[in-house]
Amino acid sequence: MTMLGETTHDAMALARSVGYYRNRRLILADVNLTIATGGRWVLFGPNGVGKSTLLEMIAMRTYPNVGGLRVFGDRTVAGSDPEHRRTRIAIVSAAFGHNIGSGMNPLTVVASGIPRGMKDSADEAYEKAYAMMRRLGIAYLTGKQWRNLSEGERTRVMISRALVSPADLLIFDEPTTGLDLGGRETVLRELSALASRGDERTMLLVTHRVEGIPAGFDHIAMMGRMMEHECMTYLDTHPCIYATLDGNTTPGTITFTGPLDEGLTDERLESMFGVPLHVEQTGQRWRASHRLRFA
Ligand SMILES: Nc1ncnc2c1ncn2[C@@H]1O[C@H](COP(=O)(O)OP(=O)(O)OP(=O)(O)O)[C@@H](O)[C@H]1O
Repeated sequence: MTMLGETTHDAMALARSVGYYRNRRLILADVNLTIATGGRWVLFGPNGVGKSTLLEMIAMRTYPNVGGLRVFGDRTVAGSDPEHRRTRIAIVSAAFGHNIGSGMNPLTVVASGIPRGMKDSADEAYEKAYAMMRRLGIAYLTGKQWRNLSEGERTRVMISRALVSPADLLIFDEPTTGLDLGGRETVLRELSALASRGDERTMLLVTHRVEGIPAGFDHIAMMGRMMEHECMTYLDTHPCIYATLDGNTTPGTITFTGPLDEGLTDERLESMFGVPLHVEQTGQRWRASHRLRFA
């Protein structure tokens, strides 16, 4: 099967010239991205550039206004994506956590990651859920109420839920935000172990900090702001969008895709964040700091 000249049979997600506006604001423009099935990808970029919006599209919670997006080989279509396609995607995000009932037992939250049709018995689902919680060091949360959990505990419950699920695509949206040092390292170690073992599931992690990239994630899609003249050219070819807007000619777009170590350079980070930065890899982890300039 081909779409706009690309083979799609091995692409988990394929975006071509995707544009998206909301409330008369252009948020994304000319987004092109191919994520191969089984890949370990980082979606990286500064605050507000549109990372979560793009994730929501890949997860079929929102849809492009222009361009095309295929997920699992099929074009996403507003209002008609069957639920079974969405259940092939597990999301770990603060927004997802807000949908969880405040009185829920974390063990039930984790067990709910196993779809009804796949449960041999409720007991078995709870056993699997408990085993995963033990692995992530949160078995002690069993029997508590969701409302009483800290941010870090909630994140680890959601990761456990994603890991017990049979989803083909695991999406981690800023999974270490709000975690203390111990919590962050536990989550990164778990994600790294997951990424490094021969799991065929596709993993996509969103972050705006290089320190939040777990070992084992080896490809990066970098997002930045489109230059005004590029945006005008894009709008010229999409007059239908132009008519709906009242400003913002610097929407987010994909600026680089490829291997992590090719993407993370001082120059790219500097142009992305607007300050002189030095990025380095120590062992399998990344670190960035301000590059001091002396006269
Ligand atoms: N309902 C809305 N109406 C208009 N603009 C919106 C709306 N929701 C989000 N936006 C804007 O869309 C842009 C992209 O937001 P998004 O949350 O996708 O960015 P992000 O890269 O994930 O940011 P962060 O790293 O801070 O989480 C932001 O400028 C945001 O203000």
